[in-house]
Amino acid sequence: MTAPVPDQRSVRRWLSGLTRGNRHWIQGTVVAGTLAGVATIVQMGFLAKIVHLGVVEKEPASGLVPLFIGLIVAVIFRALAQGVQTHLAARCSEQVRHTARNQIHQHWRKSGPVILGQDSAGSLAREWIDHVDALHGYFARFLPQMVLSLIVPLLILILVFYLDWLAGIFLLLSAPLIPIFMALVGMGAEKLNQQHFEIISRLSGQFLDKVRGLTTLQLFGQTENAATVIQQRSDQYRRITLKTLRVAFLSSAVLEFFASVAIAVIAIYIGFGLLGYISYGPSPDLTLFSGLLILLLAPEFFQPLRTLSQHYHDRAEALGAGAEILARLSEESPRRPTRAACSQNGTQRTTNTIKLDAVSLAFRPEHSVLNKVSLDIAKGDIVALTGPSGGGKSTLLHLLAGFLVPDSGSIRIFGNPPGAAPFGWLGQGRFFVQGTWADNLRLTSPGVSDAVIEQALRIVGLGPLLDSRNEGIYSKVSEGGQGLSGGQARRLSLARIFVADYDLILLDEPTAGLDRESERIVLEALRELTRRGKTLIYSTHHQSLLALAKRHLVVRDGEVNDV
Ligand SMILES: Nc1ncnc2c1ncn2[C@@H]1O[C@H](COP(=O)(O)OP(=O)(O)OP(=O)(O)O)[C@@H](O)[C@H]1O
Repeated sequence: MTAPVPDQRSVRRWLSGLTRGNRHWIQGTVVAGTLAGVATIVQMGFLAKIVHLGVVEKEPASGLVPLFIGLIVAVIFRALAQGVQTHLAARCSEQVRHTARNQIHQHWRKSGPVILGQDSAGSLAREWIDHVDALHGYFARFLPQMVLSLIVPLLILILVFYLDWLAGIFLLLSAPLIPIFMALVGMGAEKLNQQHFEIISRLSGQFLDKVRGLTTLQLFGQTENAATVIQQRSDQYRRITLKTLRVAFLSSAVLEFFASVAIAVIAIYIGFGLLGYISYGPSPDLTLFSGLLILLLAPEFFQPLRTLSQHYHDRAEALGAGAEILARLSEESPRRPTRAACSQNGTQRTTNTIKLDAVSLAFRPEHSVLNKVSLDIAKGDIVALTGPSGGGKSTLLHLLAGFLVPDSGSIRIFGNPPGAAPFGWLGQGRFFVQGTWADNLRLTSPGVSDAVIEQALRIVGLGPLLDSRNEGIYSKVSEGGQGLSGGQARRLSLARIFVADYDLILLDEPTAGLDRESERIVLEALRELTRRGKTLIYSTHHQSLLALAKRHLVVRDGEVNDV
């Protein structure tokens, strides 16, 4: 991750933004939670009344029936309200995570594959899945609970004051201590959680990279070293996890201690009050009903605060994950035009030229890869980019694709900004998803028929292989292209271009690393594209591909010149 980790205030602002967008879900959760709280109070009221009437007033069982019915109704109502509360909280969290994933998705789209390629796949996957999921507890539990831990205790406090103001004062005095201690402990938890997310991101990235490079590591005898590094990182992760847990347990212990002391004090007061040992204030008026109700309500008074403390780590977790997500979202990314934006603005125009006007790009200030390059490429042209390794061929292709934006100058692809209209792309790396050949071709052209897929596979010379496989176009291919030779994998990627049928096709070293036979087949496939009138721009060092091109451009020392 290249952007610095944002400060806590920015993270809180970002979380508030997400809250604002889903306020109605949170409000619904709070209303349901308040109703559950009221049902609890009513339930305790019925219980105290039943005991009072049964024990003190010696009321016959038949006289208690309406109270028992009331008690059962209150219990059922409470359960229903809690069910609704859980449901609304889950919906809220779902919406928030959907919004956060949308923001990340938009950012990834804007960044493009070149910039995104600087981060490991493991880190990106964690960002998308775990960091966003870490927001769940904050929105589903902590936020509603924060409001509920004010409302419900307040309702109980009012009732206790009405029943016995002295007991009310005991509760009132003990309540504020809890949030104060929790806040103190929570401050430490936030920092720890942030470190926790940083470490797990790094660990995931390194682990995935090491697994991917296992063969290379083995060949160079470096597996031991790699294992040691992973072990060290895992140990670091273990230590930070235990530290986080320690803080979480500490906050719970603090809360439990104060709650228990406060309840014990009230119990002693009520016990002595009922026995007639206290003659001060409202104590002589205590009845079994009021005393028992206060005793039953005392734990319920602390319960919302206890629940809040249990969820306090949700907040710390969300702040930690939020900081990582926000760091990603604040990364500068090239302002690449989206297709939708271009067509909505009505700016989609058509010309017959690809035009570069004084285009410059430097990855490092002291070294321009392209320096004020101006160039016209006509529609239907076949252009080979040559030049020394590191000359800037791939960079030029990335600019034409819109994966990178120039530092200065402008690029127009048939009248539109790069990336505004779809194009065919074959990069140096291959990209497959776990599935069938057809899945991989439908990835870039959803909805194409089996016949079109089969035809494309035959054009790229995969016909004999297709015939030899029982499953045909539904033969399996793994993420790494296992089950196919290097040449076959490259041709399978090339088949996407035939299925998609776009006017502009950009290829980065399409025959690199291929044997003669595969090279011949790819060349033949490209020739077929030229016959169809496509505009082909490709980088190559291979003579046969150079021979296919109508135009040769040498990319060297920041310049692009015709040969
Ligand atoms: N993402 C990047 N960040 C920093 N520097 C980069 C990046 N991509 C390319 N470069 C640098 O830009 C220069 C041009 O690289 P580019 O990949 O375009 O060369 P090329 O002509 O395609 O080379 P080759 O023929 O070896 O593929 C190189 O010096 C390279 O190190």
